[in-house]
Amino acid sequence: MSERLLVLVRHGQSDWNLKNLFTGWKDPDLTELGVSEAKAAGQGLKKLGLAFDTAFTSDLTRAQHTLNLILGELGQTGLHVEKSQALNERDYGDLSGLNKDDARKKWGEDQVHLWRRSYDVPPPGGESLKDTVARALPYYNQHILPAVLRGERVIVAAHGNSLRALVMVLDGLTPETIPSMELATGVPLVYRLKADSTVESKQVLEPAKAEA
Ligand SMILES: O=C(O)[C@H](O)COP(=O)(O)O
Repeated sequence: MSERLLVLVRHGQSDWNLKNLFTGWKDPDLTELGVSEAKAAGQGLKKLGLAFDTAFTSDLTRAQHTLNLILGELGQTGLHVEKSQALNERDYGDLSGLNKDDARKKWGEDQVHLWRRSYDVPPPGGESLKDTVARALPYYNQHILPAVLRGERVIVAAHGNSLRALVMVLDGLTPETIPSMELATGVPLVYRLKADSTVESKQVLEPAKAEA
């Protein structure tokens, strides 16, 4: 029986995460901590005895770098990787590059929280989570899910909000319950799906210290 394995992992800490800047489609790389988070994710997956047949990531460096580091830990650097803009972070529009605390001072906690975590309030000039679902979910349905259902073991390295879009659907969250759903950097979510594409099991892989 196929195990229908789907691992979702948010990239490790990026330079702009460290600086507390809205990032969206901007393209900073990982920090040193981000690199060690990604390696620890790979080591955690290896400890579980997992390996992959297919990998997906976004068009952005921090997600691609995270995936490469994970595959390196697994001894799978030659794996074919599908890259798509559909898995990019939510576009933060005019907020991109602004400091999140400065934004709270300027527009207030509540407004900034709505932009960051509501389902359908887009930041100025950017995408709401609903908009992100509208481009990430078709990609999931057309490319990622068919691979999982064919029996390929699949890993997806992407972003806080593009993965929240997928987790919303997998976990059956609603516009009311999605705002409290947070994804930590470099923490893999290990799903096993049923043949009807619903979730059989979900394991959040606790962070472990990377070995040198
Ligand atoms: O794009 C960003 O700034 C982050 O990757 C996600 O930001 P958020 O947690 O503020 O949505």
